[in-house]
Amino acid sequence: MSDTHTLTKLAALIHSRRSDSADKSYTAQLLNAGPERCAKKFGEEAVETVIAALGSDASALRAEAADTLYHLLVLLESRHVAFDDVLRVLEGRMGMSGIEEKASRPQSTS
Ligand SMILES: N=c1c2ncn([C@@H]3O[C@H](COP(=O)(O)OP(=O)(O)OP(=O)(O)O)[C@@H](O)[C@H]3O)c2ncn1[C@@H]1O[C@H](COP(=O)(O)O)[C@@H](O)[C@H]1O
Repeated sequence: MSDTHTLTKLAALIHSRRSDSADKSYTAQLLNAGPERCAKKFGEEAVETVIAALGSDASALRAEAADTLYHLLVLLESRHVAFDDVLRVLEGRMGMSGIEEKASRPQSTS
């Protein structure tokens, strides 16, 4: 069964692409282009996910969600933010050990 380990493995693979040739790797191409390019791709994939979510094709939504997760990991790598640290933020919010982020979380107005 797929779980968080899949994302952790993918984040490690993306990190390893930093030193690879952009000719051979799409990930290396994105990382070489920098955070602005990576953020633009993430935004495009997120919008495509929103569009798919409003349709009725579940397989299209699954595919767009996978693209969005990949591009989120590339964006984090482009800014040298470790995916493990993002997981710790989530764990902290679940009451598990991890980085305490409550102070920096936006307050809901609703
Ligand atoms: N999970 C992914 C993944 N998801 C989406 N994509 C690519 O993201 C791109 C986004 O789709 P688009 O339609 O926007 O593609 P595009 O128009 O060609 O892209 P741009 O020119 O706009 O950048 C496509 O080229 C997809 O192939 C991915 N590319 C790579 N991976 C993973 O990353 C690993 C390393 O990939 P490489 O660095 O290419 O070896 C692979 O083994 C995969 O596991």
